[in-house]
Amino acid sequence: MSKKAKVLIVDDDPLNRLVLEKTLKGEHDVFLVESGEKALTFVKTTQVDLIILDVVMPGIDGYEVLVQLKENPITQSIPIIFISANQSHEDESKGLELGAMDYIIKPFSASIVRVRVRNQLLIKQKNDLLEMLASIDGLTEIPNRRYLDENLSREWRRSKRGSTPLSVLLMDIDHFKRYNDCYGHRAGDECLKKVAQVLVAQCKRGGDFVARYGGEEFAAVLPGVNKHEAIQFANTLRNAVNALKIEHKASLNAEHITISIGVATTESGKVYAEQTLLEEADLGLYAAKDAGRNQIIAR
Ligand SMILES: Nc1nc2c(ncn2[C@@H]2O[C@H](COP(=O)(O)OP(=O)(O)OP(=O)(O)O)[C@@H](O)[C@H]2O)c(=O)[nH]1
Repeated sequence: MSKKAKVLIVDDDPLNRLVLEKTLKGEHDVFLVESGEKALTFVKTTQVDLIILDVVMPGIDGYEVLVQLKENPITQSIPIIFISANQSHEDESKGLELGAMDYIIKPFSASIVRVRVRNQLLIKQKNDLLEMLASIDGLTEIPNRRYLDENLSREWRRSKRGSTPLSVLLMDIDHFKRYNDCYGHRAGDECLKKVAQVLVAQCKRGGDFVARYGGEEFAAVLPGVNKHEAIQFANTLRNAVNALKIEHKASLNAEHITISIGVATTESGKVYAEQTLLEEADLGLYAAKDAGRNQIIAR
């Protein structure tokens, strides 16, 4: 059975709140707040799927709430339906131009509100699915480079704001060209899938993730992890790949598939720009290759 959607109703009029709640609560989980300020606080702690937002309220009005929600990457994709007694076309078009998905005029019909909410939730579900598919690598079914870039950027900003460490690992399968040449491209694909899955399986801490960086390269992003801990985790990943014991008789450094890892950490004392962090991990990776492969080198 699918989970109920969470709908937040923001209206300063208690009667409107009550009627909207009654209209929607059979189908959705409904939350009520009476001001724009409370709505902005609410969405910081609760993930909602849709907001019904009154336009005219004391304190910050609905338009301003919408602008603030759109500025925040965490809340910008929540669909917003304005609900207002303002009937002018100017008000309606202002709301829609600011990014609201729909505009309902008071007094409203309960059945129309129900259908409009349902429609917006369906669109949101489809958008979320598309977003997810666009972030997954087709071969290995783990996050792709696009996902990596977006999330690394967000984590880097978070780390800078909070002065917390952030580590990045770049990993590359050793002598993979020789593997393809020896076992064929299809076996190479299977090998990539197995390595990807075992790397992802090691990420047990919320916030950590592994993505396919391209070709036979993978990256791990570890928020809040210092250099020492990042090296330990890199060792866990290297050991996990070794433990797969995927035969690689053409390898020049082992009898099975191995990976080399470059580690870079931005932390107090050694703060890297976003792009430099990846470049440093890449330098570590090349040093690990030079040092004989199946190694970890931290910058
Ligand atoms: N099967 C398969 N091979 C891929 C894929 N993407 C990249 N490769 C192969 O990965 C190989 C990477 O080779 P190189 O960059 O020369 O490096 P390497 O052989 O791994 O050697 P070192 O990195 O120096 O240890 C190339 O032969 C690519 O064709 C893929 O999706 N599937």
